[in-house]
Amino acid sequence: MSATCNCTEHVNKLNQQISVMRKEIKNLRQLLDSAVRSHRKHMTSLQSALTHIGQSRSPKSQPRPQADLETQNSLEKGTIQTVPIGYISSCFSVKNGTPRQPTICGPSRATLQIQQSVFNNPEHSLVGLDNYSHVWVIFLFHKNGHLSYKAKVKPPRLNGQRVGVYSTRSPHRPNALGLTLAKLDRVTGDTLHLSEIDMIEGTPVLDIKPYISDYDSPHSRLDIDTDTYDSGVQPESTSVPSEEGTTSVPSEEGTTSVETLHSDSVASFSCTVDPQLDLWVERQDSHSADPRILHSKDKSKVHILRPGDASSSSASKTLGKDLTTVLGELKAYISEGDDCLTLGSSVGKSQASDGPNAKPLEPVEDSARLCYDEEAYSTIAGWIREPPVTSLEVRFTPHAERELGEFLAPISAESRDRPRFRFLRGPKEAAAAIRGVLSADPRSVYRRSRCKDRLFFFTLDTADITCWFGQGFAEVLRVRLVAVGKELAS
Ligand SMILES: C[S@@+](CC[C@H](N)C(=O)[O-])C[C@H]1O[C@@H](n2cnc3c(N)ncnc32)[C@H](O)[C@@H]1O
Repeated sequence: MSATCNCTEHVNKLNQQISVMRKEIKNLRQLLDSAVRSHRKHMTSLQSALTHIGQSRSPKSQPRPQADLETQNSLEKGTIQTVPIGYISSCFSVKNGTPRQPTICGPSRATLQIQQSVFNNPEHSLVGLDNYSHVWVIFLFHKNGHLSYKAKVKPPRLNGQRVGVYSTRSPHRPNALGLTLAKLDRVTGDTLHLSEIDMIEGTPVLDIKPYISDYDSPHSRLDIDTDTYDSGVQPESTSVPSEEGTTSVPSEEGTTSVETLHSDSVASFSCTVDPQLDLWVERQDSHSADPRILHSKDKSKVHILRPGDASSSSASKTLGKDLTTVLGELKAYISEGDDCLTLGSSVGKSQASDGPNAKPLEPVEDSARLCYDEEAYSTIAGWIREPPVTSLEVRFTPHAERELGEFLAPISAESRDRPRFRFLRGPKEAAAAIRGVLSADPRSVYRRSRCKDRLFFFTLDTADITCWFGQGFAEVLRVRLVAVGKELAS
Protein backbone atom coordinates (compact mmCIF):
# COMPACT_ATOMS: atom_id res chain seq x y z
CA MET A 1 0.00 0.00 0.00
CA SER A 2 2.71 2.43 1.08
CA ALA A 3 4.78 1.44 -1.97
CA THR A 4 1.82 2.44 -4.21
CA CYS A 5 1.52 5.75 -2.35
CA ASN A 6 5.23 6.47 -2.78
CA CYS A 7 4.98 5.60 -6.43
CA THR A 8 1.99 7.91 -7.00
CA GLU A 9 3.79 10.73 -5.18
CA HIS A 10 6.82 10.17 -7.29
CA VAL A 11 4.78 10.22 -10.49
CA ASN A 12 3.07 13.41 -9.39
CA LYS A 13 6.39 15.05 -8.67
CA LEU A 14 7.71 13.98 -12.04
CA ASN A 15 4.62 15.38 -13.71
CA GLN A 16 5.11 18.67 -11.95
CA GLN A 17 8.73 18.79 -13.03
CA ILE A 18 7.73 17.97 -16.60
CA SER A 19 5.19 20.77 -16.62
CA VAL A 20 7.79 23.26 -15.28
CA MET A 21 10.24 22.11 -17.92
CA ARG A 22 7.59 22.46 -20.60
CA LYS A 23 7.00 26.03 -19.54
CA GLU A 24 10.69 26.74 -19.62
CA ILE A 25 10.99 25.24 -23.09
CA LYS A 26 8.07 27.39 -24.22
CA ASN A 27 9.75 30.50 -22.83
CA LEU A 28 13.04 29.58 -24.47
CA ARG A 29 11.23 29.04 -27.77
CA GLN A 30 9.63 32.46 -27.52
CA LEU A 31 13.00 34.03 -26.77
CA LEU A 32 14.56 32.22 -29.67
CA ASP A 33 11.74 33.26 -32.00
CA SER A 34 12.09 36.85 -31.01
CA ALA A 35 15.89 36.70 -31.45
CA VAL A 36 15.46 35.17 -34.91
CA ARG A 37 12.89 37.79 -35.84
CA SER A 38 15.08 40.60 -34.67
CA HIS A 39 18.08 39.09 -36.48
CA ARG A 40 16.04 38.85 -39.68
CA LYS A 41 15.04 42.47 -39.32
CA HIS A 42 18.64 43.54 -38.90
CA MET A 43 19.57 41.58 -42.00
CA THR A 44 16.75 43.19 -43.96
CA SER A 45 17.79 46.68 -42.93
CA LEU A 46 21.42 45.86 -43.69
CA GLN A 47 20.42 44.55 -47.12
CA SER A 48 18.32 47.64 -47.64
CA ALA A 49 21.24 49.90 -46.69
CA LEU A 50 23.56 47.96 -48.99
CA THR A 51 21.10 48.13 -51.86
CA HIS A 52 20.72 51.82 -51.28
CA ILE A 53 24.50 52.30 -51.37
CA GLY A 54 24.64 50.11 -54.49
CA GLN A 55 21.87 52.12 -56.12
CA SER A 56 23.52 55.43 -55.47
CA ARG A 57 26.81 54.11 -56.86
CA SER A 58 25.55 52.32 -59.95
CA PRO A 59 24.35 54.53 -62.80
CA LYS A 60 20.58 54.35 -63.27
CA SER A 61 20.86 53.66 -66.99
CA GLN A 62 22.46 50.21 -66.58
CA PRO A 63 19.78 47.54 -66.67
CA ARG A 64 20.04 44.92 -63.91
CA PRO A 65 17.69 42.12 -64.95
CA GLN A 66 18.74 39.81 -62.12
CA ALA A 67 18.16 42.52 -59.53
CA ASP A 68 14.80 43.35 -61.09
CA LEU A 69 13.76 39.74 -60.80
CA GLU A 70 14.84 39.67 -57.18
CA THR A 71 12.98 42.87 -56.49
CA GLN A 72 9.87 41.47 -58.09
CA ASN A 73 10.14 38.27 -56.07
CA SER A 74 10.57 40.09 -52.80
CA LEU A 75 7.75 42.48 -53.68
CA GLU A 76 5.48 39.51 -54.16
CA LYS A 77 6.54 38.17 -50.80
CA GLY A 78 5.87 41.54 -49.22
CA THR A 79 9.47 42.18 -48.27
CA ILE A 80 10.30 45.37 -50.09
CA GLN A 81 13.48 47.24 -49.44
CA THR A 82 12.60 50.76 -48.57
CA VAL A 83 14.50 53.87 -49.52
CA PRO A 84 13.66 57.07 -47.65
CA ILE A 85 12.41 59.82 -49.91
CA GLY A 86 13.84 62.31 -47.43
CA TYR A 87 14.56 63.02 -43.79
CA ILE A 88 12.56 65.21 -41.46
CA SER A 89 14.10 68.42 -40.11
CA SER A 90 12.06 68.91 -36.99
CA CYS A 91 11.66 71.29 -34.10
CA PHE A 92 11.86 68.19 -31.88
CA SER A 93 15.36 66.82 -31.63
CA VAL A 94 14.74 63.85 -29.34
CA LYS A 95 11.85 61.58 -28.43
CA ASN A 96 11.50 62.95 -24.93
CA GLY A 97 8.98 65.78 -25.01
CA THR A 98 7.87 65.12 -28.58
CA PRO A 99 4.06 65.14 -28.77
CA ARG A 100 2.53 61.69 -28.88
CA GLN A 101 0.20 62.75 -31.63
CA PRO A 102 0.38 65.78 -33.90
CA THR A 103 -2.92 67.26 -32.74
CA ILE A 104 -1.54 67.73 -29.24
CA CYS A 105 0.75 70.49 -30.33
CA GLY A 106 -0.36 72.65 -33.26
CA PRO A 107 2.62 74.93 -33.64
CA SER A 108 5.17 72.14 -34.04
CA ARG A 109 7.06 72.60 -37.30
CA ALA A 110 9.26 70.62 -39.67
CA THR A 111 10.52 70.51 -43.21
CA LEU A 112 11.01 67.59 -45.55
CA GLN A 113 13.26 67.86 -48.57
CA ILE A 114 12.79 65.18 -51.23
CA GLN A 115 16.10 63.51 -51.97
CA GLN A 116 17.70 63.82 -55.32
CA SER A 117 18.73 60.18 -55.12
CA VAL A 118 15.05 59.28 -55.46
CA PHE A 119 14.09 61.58 -58.31
CA ASN A 120 16.40 63.42 -60.67
CA ASN A 121 14.13 66.43 -60.27
CA PRO A 122 12.62 66.07 -56.81
CA GLU A 123 10.57 69.23 -57.20
CA HIS A 124 8.64 67.57 -60.04
CA SER A 125 7.30 65.01 -57.60
CA LEU A 126 5.62 67.77 -55.59
CA VAL A 127 3.81 69.50 -58.43
CA GLY A 128 0.15 69.86 -57.48
CA LEU A 129 0.66 68.99 -53.83
CA ASP A 130 0.14 72.60 -52.78
CA ASN A 131 -3.56 72.10 -53.54
CA TYR A 132 -3.82 70.14 -50.33
CA SER A 133 -3.86 71.38 -46.78
CA HIS A 134 -2.71 68.13 -45.16
CA VAL A 135 -0.50 65.21 -46.04
CA TRP A 136 -0.07 61.73 -44.65
CA VAL A 137 3.54 61.13 -43.73
CA ILE A 138 4.64 57.49 -43.60
CA PHE A 139 7.91 57.18 -41.75
CA LEU A 140 10.26 54.90 -39.87
CA PHE A 141 10.62 55.06 -36.11
CA HIS A 142 14.37 55.10 -36.64
CA LYS A 143 15.14 55.87 -32.99
CA ASN A 144 13.30 52.95 -31.50
CA GLY A 145 16.69 51.76 -30.30
CA HIS A 146 15.90 48.15 -31.01
CA LEU A 147 13.34 46.42 -33.11
CA SER A 148 11.62 44.57 -30.30
CA TYR A 149 7.90 44.59 -29.94
CA LYS A 150 5.18 42.91 -27.97
CA ALA A 151 1.64 41.88 -28.81
CA LYS A 152 0.35 43.94 -25.88
CA VAL A 153 1.55 47.39 -24.92
CA LYS A 154 0.85 49.98 -22.24
CA PRO A 155 0.01 53.32 -23.85
CA PRO A 156 1.07 56.17 -21.53
CA ARG A 157 -2.42 57.64 -21.70
CA LEU A 158 -3.83 54.39 -20.36
CA ASN A 159 -1.59 54.76 -17.32
CA GLY A 160 -0.30 51.22 -17.19
CA GLN A 161 -3.21 49.28 -18.66
CA ARG A 162 -2.37 46.88 -21.47
CA VAL A 163 -3.99 46.69 -24.88
CA GLY A 164 -3.10 45.00 -28.17
CA VAL A 165 -0.39 46.82 -30.08
CA TYR A 166 -2.65 47.13 -33.10
CA SER A 167 -5.21 49.05 -31.11
CA THR A 168 -2.59 51.72 -30.41
CA ARG A 169 -0.21 54.06 -32.18
CA SER A 170 2.76 52.63 -30.32
CA PRO A 171 6.09 53.10 -32.12
CA HIS A 172 7.09 49.58 -31.05
CA ARG A 173 5.46 47.37 -33.64
CA PRO A 174 6.61 44.58 -35.98
CA ASN A 175 7.29 46.97 -38.83
CA ALA A 176 8.36 50.19 -37.16
CA LEU A 177 6.25 52.39 -39.40
CA GLY A 178 4.67 55.65 -38.24
CA LEU A 179 1.78 57.49 -39.81
CA THR A 180 1.19 61.16 -39.18
CA LEU A 181 -1.36 63.49 -40.67
CA ALA A 182 0.63 66.72 -40.95
CA LYS A 183 -0.47 70.18 -41.98
CA LEU A 184 1.12 71.24 -45.24
CA ASP A 185 1.90 74.93 -44.80
CA ARG A 186 3.61 75.36 -48.17
CA VAL A 187 5.77 73.74 -50.79
CA THR A 188 8.92 75.44 -52.00
CA GLY A 189 10.75 73.61 -54.80
CA ASP A 190 11.69 70.19 -53.46
CA THR A 191 10.72 70.97 -49.85
CA LEU A 192 7.53 70.52 -47.87
CA HIS A 193 6.95 72.87 -44.93
CA LEU A 194 4.92 71.04 -42.33
CA SER A 195 3.32 71.76 -38.99
CA GLU A 196 1.30 69.69 -36.51
CA ILE A 197 3.90 66.96 -36.50
CA ASP A 198 5.12 64.40 -33.96
CA MET A 199 8.33 63.24 -35.66
CA ILE A 200 11.81 63.90 -34.44
CA GLU A 201 14.80 65.33 -36.26
CA GLY A 202 16.27 62.94 -38.83
CA THR A 203 13.17 60.73 -39.14
CA PRO A 204 13.41 58.84 -42.45
CA VAL A 205 10.25 59.39 -44.49
CA LEU A 206 9.19 56.57 -46.78
CA ASP A 207 6.20 58.15 -48.44
CA ILE A 208 3.82 61.06 -48.43
CA LYS A 209 0.28 61.13 -49.75
CA PRO A 210 -2.21 63.96 -49.89
CA TYR A 211 -4.95 63.80 -47.28
CA ILE A 212 -8.22 63.63 -49.18
CA SER A 213 -11.11 63.83 -46.79
CA ASP A 214 -13.44 62.29 -49.36
CA TYR A 215 -11.34 59.14 -49.28
CA ASP A 216 -9.69 59.20 -45.91
CA SER A 217 -12.50 60.17 -43.62
CA PRO A 218 -15.32 57.67 -43.23
CA HIS A 219 -18.20 59.59 -44.67
CA SER A 220 -21.65 58.64 -43.85
CA ARG A 221 -25.20 59.39 -44.54
CA LEU A 222 -27.51 59.27 -41.59
CA ASP A 223 -29.17 56.42 -43.30
CA ILE A 224 -30.32 54.70 -40.19
CA ASP A 225 -32.61 51.80 -40.72
CA THR A 226 -35.11 52.47 -38.00
CA ASP A 227 -36.14 48.82 -38.03
CA THR A 228 -32.77 47.85 -36.67
CA TYR A 229 -33.55 49.92 -33.62
CA ASP A 230 -36.43 47.73 -32.77
CA SER A 231 -34.88 45.75 -29.99
CA GLY A 232 -38.09 44.59 -28.55
CA VAL A 233 -37.41 46.84 -25.59
CA GLN A 234 -40.63 48.70 -25.13
CA PRO A 235 -40.13 52.36 -24.40
CA GLU A 236 -41.59 53.80 -21.31
CA SER A 237 -41.80 57.18 -22.85
CA THR A 238 -42.30 58.76 -26.22
CA SER A 239 -41.15 62.15 -27.29
CA VAL A 240 -43.41 65.13 -27.57
CA PRO A 241 -42.84 68.43 -29.25
CA SER A 242 -42.10 71.22 -26.92
CA GLU A 243 -40.63 74.66 -27.32
CA GLU A 244 -39.49 75.65 -30.74
CA GLY A 245 -36.03 74.33 -31.46
CA THR A 246 -36.27 71.91 -28.62
CA THR A 247 -37.74 68.55 -28.32
CA SER A 248 -37.81 66.45 -25.27
CA VAL A 249 -38.84 63.03 -24.26
CA PRO A 250 -40.79 63.05 -21.04
CA SER A 251 -38.03 61.88 -18.85
CA GLU A 252 -37.71 60.72 -15.39
CA GLU A 253 -34.20 60.66 -14.15
CA GLY A 254 -32.08 58.47 -16.34
CA THR A 255 -34.66 57.74 -19.01
CA THR A 256 -34.29 58.85 -22.56
CA SER A 257 -34.14 62.53 -23.14
CA VAL A 258 -33.22 64.72 -26.05
CA GLU A 259 -32.03 68.04 -24.92
CA THR A 260 -31.40 70.53 -27.63
CA LEU A 261 -31.88 70.67 -31.33
CA HIS A 262 -31.36 74.05 -32.89
CA SER A 263 -32.75 75.04 -36.19
CA ASP A 264 -29.49 76.12 -37.78
CA SER A 265 -27.12 73.68 -39.38
CA VAL A 266 -24.74 73.77 -36.45
CA ALA A 267 -27.28 72.06 -34.33
CA SER A 268 -26.14 70.44 -31.20
CA PHE A 269 -27.89 67.41 -29.91
CA SER A 270 -27.42 65.24 -26.96
CA CYS A 271 -29.40 62.40 -25.68
CA THR A 272 -29.15 60.19 -22.66
CA VAL A 273 -30.61 56.76 -22.78
CA ASP A 274 -32.18 54.67 -20.11
CA PRO A 275 -29.30 53.37 -17.98
CA GLN A 276 -30.63 49.89 -18.45
CA LEU A 277 -29.75 50.21 -22.08
CA ASP A 278 -26.17 50.96 -21.16
CA LEU A 279 -25.66 53.44 -23.92
CA TRP A 280 -25.82 57.07 -24.54
CA VAL A 281 -25.85 59.03 -27.72
CA GLU A 282 -24.48 62.41 -28.33
CA ARG A 283 -24.50 64.51 -31.40
CA GLN A 284 -22.08 67.34 -31.49
CA ASP A 285 -22.20 70.37 -33.74
CA SER A 286 -22.28 69.57 -37.39
CA HIS A 287 -18.75 70.84 -37.99
CA SER A 288 -17.38 68.39 -35.52
CA ALA A 289 -15.52 65.36 -36.82
CA ASP A 290 -17.65 62.93 -34.89
CA PRO A 291 -21.15 64.04 -34.62
CA ARG A 292 -22.86 60.85 -33.68
CA ILE A 293 -21.33 59.14 -30.77
CA LEU A 294 -22.46 56.26 -28.66
CA HIS A 295 -20.64 55.74 -25.42
CA SER A 296 -21.04 52.63 -23.42
CA LYS A 297 -22.02 53.58 -19.92
CA ASP A 298 -18.61 52.77 -18.52
CA LYS A 299 -17.21 54.94 -21.33
CA SER A 300 -14.94 52.10 -22.39
CA LYS A 301 -16.03 52.57 -25.94
CA VAL A 302 -17.19 55.52 -27.94
CA HIS A 303 -19.24 54.55 -30.91
CA ILE A 304 -20.18 56.87 -33.66
CA LEU A 305 -23.19 55.67 -35.54
CA ARG A 306 -22.51 54.58 -39.03
CA PRO A 307 -25.08 53.06 -41.33
CA GLY A 308 -24.58 49.44 -42.18
CA ASP A 309 -21.96 49.23 -39.50
CA ALA A 310 -22.23 45.96 -37.64
CA SER A 311 -21.59 47.48 -34.26
CA SER A 312 -23.96 50.30 -35.03
CA SER A 313 -26.72 47.83 -35.67
CA SER A 314 -25.85 45.77 -32.64
CA ALA A 315 -25.73 48.93 -30.57
CA SER A 316 -28.92 49.99 -32.18
CA LYS A 317 -30.60 46.81 -31.14
CA THR A 318 -29.93 47.76 -27.59
CA LEU A 319 -31.29 51.21 -27.92
CA GLY A 320 -34.95 50.62 -27.86
CA LYS A 321 -37.87 52.22 -29.54
CA ASP A 322 -37.79 55.49 -27.73
CA LEU A 323 -34.41 56.18 -29.19
CA THR A 324 -35.75 55.13 -32.56
CA THR A 325 -38.20 57.95 -32.29
CA VAL A 326 -35.48 60.37 -31.39
CA LEU A 327 -33.28 59.24 -34.22
CA GLY A 328 -36.21 59.37 -36.56
CA GLU A 329 -36.70 62.98 -35.59
CA LEU A 330 -33.08 63.66 -36.08
CA LYS A 331 -33.22 62.00 -39.46
CA ALA A 332 -36.24 64.02 -40.46
CA TYR A 333 -34.48 67.11 -39.24
CA ILE A 334 -31.41 66.34 -41.25
CA SER A 335 -33.42 65.50 -44.32
CA GLU A 336 -34.51 69.10 -44.48
CA GLY A 337 -31.04 69.91 -45.80
CA ASP A 338 -29.66 73.36 -45.62
CA ASP A 339 -33.03 74.95 -45.75
CA CYS A 340 -33.99 72.93 -42.73
CA LEU A 341 -37.17 74.03 -41.17
CA THR A 342 -36.75 74.95 -37.61
CA LEU A 343 -36.78 71.87 -35.54
CA GLY A 344 -40.07 72.92 -34.15
CA SER A 345 -41.69 72.59 -37.54
CA SER A 346 -39.58 69.61 -38.47
CA VAL A 347 -40.60 67.98 -35.29
CA GLY A 348 -44.10 69.03 -35.97
CA LYS A 349 -43.99 66.93 -39.10
CA SER A 350 -42.17 64.01 -37.71
CA GLN A 351 -44.07 64.01 -34.51
CA ALA A 352 -46.86 62.34 -36.38
CA SER A 353 -45.05 59.27 -35.22
CA ASP A 354 -45.65 60.05 -31.60
CA GLY A 355 -48.63 59.62 -29.47
CA PRO A 356 -51.58 57.33 -29.83
CA ASN A 357 -52.19 58.19 -33.49
CA ALA A 358 -48.60 57.73 -34.31
CA LYS A 359 -47.75 57.01 -37.89
CA PRO A 360 -44.57 55.11 -38.51
CA LEU A 361 -41.72 57.37 -39.49
CA GLU A 362 -41.22 57.58 -43.21
CA PRO A 363 -37.86 56.21 -44.26
CA VAL A 364 -35.77 59.17 -45.32
CA GLU A 365 -33.77 58.01 -48.29
CA ASP A 366 -30.15 59.02 -48.35
CA SER A 367 -31.29 62.18 -46.75
CA ALA A 368 -28.45 62.85 -44.41
CA ARG A 369 -26.09 63.27 -47.30
CA LEU A 370 -27.63 66.68 -47.76
CA CYS A 371 -26.53 67.98 -44.43
CA TYR A 372 -23.70 65.74 -43.51
CA ASP A 373 -21.52 65.16 -46.50
CA GLU A 374 -18.70 66.95 -44.80
CA GLU A 375 -18.89 64.98 -41.64
CA ALA A 376 -16.90 61.97 -40.70
CA TYR A 377 -18.18 59.05 -38.71
CA SER A 378 -15.96 56.59 -37.02
CA THR A 379 -15.66 54.41 -34.01
CA ILE A 380 -12.89 54.85 -31.49
CA ALA A 381 -11.91 53.42 -28.12
CA GLY A 382 -13.37 55.44 -25.28
CA TRP A 383 -10.00 56.02 -23.61
CA ILE A 384 -8.80 58.17 -26.48
CA ARG A 385 -11.32 60.87 -25.57
CA GLU A 386 -11.57 60.14 -21.92
CA PRO A 387 -8.25 58.69 -20.79
CA PRO A 388 -7.65 57.80 -17.17
CA VAL A 389 -4.82 60.35 -17.26
CA THR A 390 -6.15 63.88 -16.96
CA SER A 391 -4.62 66.76 -18.86
CA LEU A 392 -2.46 69.13 -16.89
CA GLU A 393 -2.55 72.85 -16.31
CA VAL A 394 0.65 74.40 -17.62
CA ARG A 395 2.35 77.33 -15.89
CA PHE A 396 5.50 79.34 -16.52
CA THR A 397 7.48 80.94 -13.72
CA PRO A 398 8.03 84.68 -14.42
CA HIS A 399 11.71 83.84 -14.90
CA ALA A 400 10.97 81.18 -17.53
CA GLU A 401 8.54 83.52 -19.25
CA ARG A 402 11.25 86.21 -19.48
CA GLU A 403 13.73 83.70 -20.85
CA LEU A 404 11.29 82.49 -23.50
CA GLY A 405 10.48 86.09 -24.45
CA GLU A 406 14.13 86.58 -25.42
CA PHE A 407 13.88 84.12 -28.32
CA LEU A 408 13.57 85.49 -31.84
CA ALA A 409 11.81 84.12 -34.90
CA PRO A 410 14.12 82.56 -37.54
CA ILE A 411 13.92 85.49 -39.93
CA SER A 412 13.83 88.31 -37.43
CA ALA A 413 16.17 91.20 -38.17
CA GLU A 414 16.66 91.95 -34.49
CA SER A 415 19.83 91.67 -32.46
CA ARG A 416 22.10 88.79 -33.31
CA ASP A 417 22.94 88.30 -29.64
CA ARG A 418 19.51 87.01 -28.79
CA PRO A 419 18.63 83.32 -29.03
CA ARG A 420 16.83 82.43 -32.21
CA PHE A 421 14.44 79.64 -33.21
CA ARG A 422 15.04 77.51 -36.30
CA PHE A 423 11.40 76.62 -36.93
CA LEU A 424 9.04 78.35 -34.51
CA ARG A 425 7.84 81.82 -35.31
CA GLY A 426 8.49 83.38 -31.95
CA PRO A 427 7.91 83.05 -28.18
CA LYS A 428 4.13 83.01 -28.52
CA GLU A 429 4.15 80.03 -30.81
CA ALA A 430 6.76 78.32 -28.63
CA ALA A 431 4.66 78.92 -25.50
CA ALA A 432 1.67 77.31 -27.23
CA ALA A 433 3.81 74.33 -28.26
CA ILE A 434 5.18 73.93 -24.73
CA ARG A 435 1.66 74.07 -23.33
CA GLY A 436 0.54 71.44 -25.83
CA VAL A 437 3.39 69.09 -24.97
CA LEU A 438 3.13 69.45 -21.21
CA SER A 439 -0.63 69.46 -20.85
CA ALA A 440 -0.68 65.96 -22.35
CA ASP A 441 1.77 64.82 -19.64
CA PRO A 442 4.72 63.59 -21.71
CA ARG A 443 6.18 61.49 -18.87
CA SER A 444 6.34 57.73 -19.11
CA VAL A 445 4.09 55.77 -16.77
CA TYR A 446 7.20 54.83 -14.79
CA ARG A 447 8.30 58.46 -14.34
CA ARG A 448 4.79 59.50 -13.47
CA SER A 449 4.55 56.99 -10.65
CA ARG A 450 8.14 56.46 -9.49
CA CYS A 451 10.01 59.71 -10.14
CA LYS A 452 7.28 62.26 -9.53
CA ASP A 453 9.61 64.83 -8.01
CA ARG A 454 12.31 64.76 -10.65
CA LEU A 455 12.87 67.64 -13.00
CA PHE A 456 11.79 66.96 -16.57
CA PHE A 457 13.87 68.21 -19.50
CA PHE A 458 12.99 68.41 -23.14
CA THR A 459 14.08 70.31 -26.20
CA LEU A 460 11.82 72.33 -28.43
CA ASP A 461 13.46 73.81 -31.50
CA THR A 462 16.57 75.60 -30.14
CA ALA A 463 15.24 75.85 -26.59
CA ASP A 464 16.07 73.55 -23.72
CA ILE A 465 13.10 73.45 -21.37
CA THR A 466 13.26 72.49 -17.70
CA CYS A 467 10.07 71.87 -15.79
CA TRP A 468 8.56 69.95 -12.92
CA PHE A 469 5.22 68.30 -12.31
CA GLY A 470 2.91 68.78 -9.38
CA GLN A 471 -0.61 67.55 -8.66
CA GLY A 472 -2.55 68.37 -11.83
CA PHE A 473 -0.03 70.84 -13.24
CA ALA A 474 3.33 71.21 -14.95
CA GLU A 475 5.47 74.28 -14.38
CA VAL A 476 8.17 75.54 -16.72
CA LEU A 477 11.16 76.69 -14.69
CA ARG A 478 13.78 77.47 -17.28
CA VAL A 479 14.04 78.09 -21.02
CA ARG A 480 17.60 78.24 -22.36
CA LEU A 481 19.23 78.15 -25.76
CA VAL A 482 20.40 74.60 -26.43
CA ALA A 483 24.05 73.95 -25.80
CA VAL A 484 26.20 74.61 -28.88
CA GLY A 485 27.20 70.97 -29.40
CA LYS A 486 23.59 69.84 -29.23
CA GLU A 487 22.49 72.53 -31.67
CA LEU A 488 25.14 71.49 -34.18
CA ALA A 489 24.20 67.86 -33.82
CA SER A 490 20.60 68.56 -34.77
C1 LIG B 1 3.15 57.55 -30.42
S1 LIG B 1 4.09 57.87 -31.85
C2 LIG B 1 2.84 58.27 -33.01
C3 LIG B 1 3.43 58.56 -34.34
C4 LIG B 1 2.41 58.62 -35.45
N1 LIG B 1 1.51 59.73 -35.33
C5 LIG B 1 1.66 57.32 -35.55
O1 LIG B 1 0.51 57.29 -35.09
O2 LIG B 1 2.19 56.37 -36.08
C6 LIG B 1 4.79 59.44 -31.54
C7 LIG B 1 5.99 59.31 -30.68
O3 LIG B 1 6.99 58.60 -31.38
C8 LIG B 1 8.26 59.04 -31.01
N2 LIG B 1 8.99 59.29 -32.25
C9 LIG B 1 8.82 60.29 -33.14
N3 LIG B 1 9.68 60.15 -34.16
C10 LIG B 1 10.39 59.03 -33.91
C11 LIG B 1 11.43 58.35 -34.59
N4 LIG B 1 11.89 58.80 -35.75
N5 LIG B 1 11.94 57.23 -34.04
C12 LIG B 1 11.47 56.75 -32.88
N6 LIG B 1 10.48 57.35 -32.18
C13 LIG B 1 9.95 58.47 -32.68
C14 LIG B 1 8.09 60.31 -30.19
O4 LIG B 1 8.37 59.99 -28.84
C15 LIG B 1 6.63 60.65 -30.34
O5 LIG B 1 6.10 61.14 -29.15
